[in-house]
Parts: sequence; structure tokens; C-alpha cells
Amino acid sequence: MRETTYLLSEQYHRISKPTTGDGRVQTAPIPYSPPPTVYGLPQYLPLTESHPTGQGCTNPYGKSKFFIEEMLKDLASSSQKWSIIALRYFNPVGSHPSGEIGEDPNGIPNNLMPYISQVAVGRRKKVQVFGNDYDTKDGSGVRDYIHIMDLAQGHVTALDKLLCDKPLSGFKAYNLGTGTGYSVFEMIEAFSKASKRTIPYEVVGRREGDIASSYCDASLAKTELGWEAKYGLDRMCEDTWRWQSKNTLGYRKIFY
Ligand SMILES: CC(=O)N[C@H]1[C@@H](OP(=O)(O)OP(=O)(O)OC[C@H]2O[C@@H](n3ccc(=O)[nH]c3=O)[C@H](O)[C@@H]2O)O[C@H](CO)[C@H](O)[C@@H]1O
Repeated sequence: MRETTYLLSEQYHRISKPTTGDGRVQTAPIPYSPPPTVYGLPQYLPLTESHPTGQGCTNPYGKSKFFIEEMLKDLASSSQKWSIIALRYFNPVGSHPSGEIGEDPNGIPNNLMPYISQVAVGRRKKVQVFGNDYDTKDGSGVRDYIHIMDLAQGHVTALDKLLCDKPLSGFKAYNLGTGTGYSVFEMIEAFSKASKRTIPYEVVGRREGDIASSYCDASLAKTELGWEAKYGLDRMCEDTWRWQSKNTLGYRKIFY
């Protein structure tokens, strides 16, 4: 909760700072907002940008993302000088193809992909699969994973749109995802293939606040920004494994 409160005040600060500009077009792309947070419990799938937001946001983190989008919408309608793109990105995974830049979470990873990769490299014993009784293809949770390189390109594309001669005016939200949902078991299998290692797992109870499925319709970003995800699941796993196998202990050189 303290972290969320801090995050919120930081974000208010970041967003309000550009209002002190000199009257030229201001830009404020917001590179966050995973769908379980702004979209809440999906009313339909795939999630489109017109899906209601803020309803059923179950945690303060999700609410803070929703509030920030609302602030940005208000800001956008307050003056035509505003040109704002919200990138609602799904589950970012993968690493830079060089294997030099990757995800190194502090402590025990909360998210699936870094957990799987730490099991594959021998830092953790087994993956805990949070529930196999969801209404999904194999009972485990389904998500739309996106390679960080695609995500980075999505940001560049959005910035190009904001900084071009005729930037859009007002507020616009775009989903960034592949549009394909993969289950936890499919993720484990794909990572096992990429790392050529067996990945032990056990099924445990559902994680509080989790939803069964979340994946998006990313066609608006394709039509209006000219962006679409290039990398599939195999490449996400291969690049993650390249970084993890080169950096067994992550950037820190001690176990914790
Ligand atoms: C409750 C929670 O933290 N939600 C965060 C998590 O949502 P997500 O639940 O979308 O991502 P995640 O990577 O934590 O989990 C993906 C899927 O794997 C499952 N799973 C995850 C970890 C694990 O050790 N075992 C397992 O089975 C989980 O139940 C879900 O079905 O990530 C998002 C970013 O990508 C946002 O930060 C969300 O706020």
C-alpha cells in the first residue's frame, strides 16, 4: 500500500510537471496500464480499448492506473494543446536479444516469466502454478505476453505519432499485445523448449485477485499507429533464457 501511495504521488508529479510548459504542444505518453488493472474483470475478450475501465479494479495499484488515465483524459479535454497517448500494455516479458539487458526482480519474482526462468537456471526449485481450475483451455491462467522489444517499438511509434507535424490532439488509448493468450502450462512448456531444461512445477491454490484470462485486440494500434507485435512466444522465451543463462544470479552477484 505504501508503495502504491508513493507511486501515485510520483505519477501525479510527473503528469502535472509538463503543464508548466510554454504553450506549445505538450506530450505525455504513459507507458503503463496492464489490463487486469485498468480494465478490471473482463466483460468480454479480447479486450478492446472501448472496454469499460475502472470497474472491478481489485487493488490500489490498479486503481492508481485508472485514476491516472482519468486525469489524463481531463487534461486532454482542458486544452487542445494536449496530445496524449496511453499505452495499455499487456504482460511484458523477454530480454534484449544481446542477452545483456534482462529482467532481474528483487527477491522472489511475483510474475510468471521471471519465476520460470529462475527455476530453469536453478535458482528456484519449482514453479507454483496458481490454480488449474479456471475456465480456460487447460485450467491455468491465460495472459497476453508481449516481447519487450515489441513494447519498446510501440513506445517509439507512439512518440513519433505525438511528435510528428500533425500530432493527434486529445487523449487516445492503445492496447499493446500480441492478441494471443497463453496458459501457465503453455508458458512452462515453451520455456522448457527454449532452455532445453525440465522445469518442475506444482499446482497450488489460486492467487488472490487473479483473473482467469486476459488478452487483447491490438488491431487499433496496427490501424492507427502502424504498430504490431513481431515476436512470438518462442522468441520471448529464447531471449529471456539468453539473458538468464548469461546472468545466473542476475545483476547482483549474490543469492538472496
Ligand atoms: C496480482 C498481480 O501481481 N498482478 C500483476 C501481474 O498480473 P498477471 O497476473 O497478469 O501476471 P503474472 O505474470 O503475475 O501471472 C501470469 C499468470 O501466471 C500465473 N502465475 C504467476 C506467477 C507464478 O509464480 N505462478 C503462476 O501460476 C498467474 O496466476 C497468472 O495466471 O502482472 C502484471 C504485469 O505483467 C501487473 O503487474 C499485475 O498487477
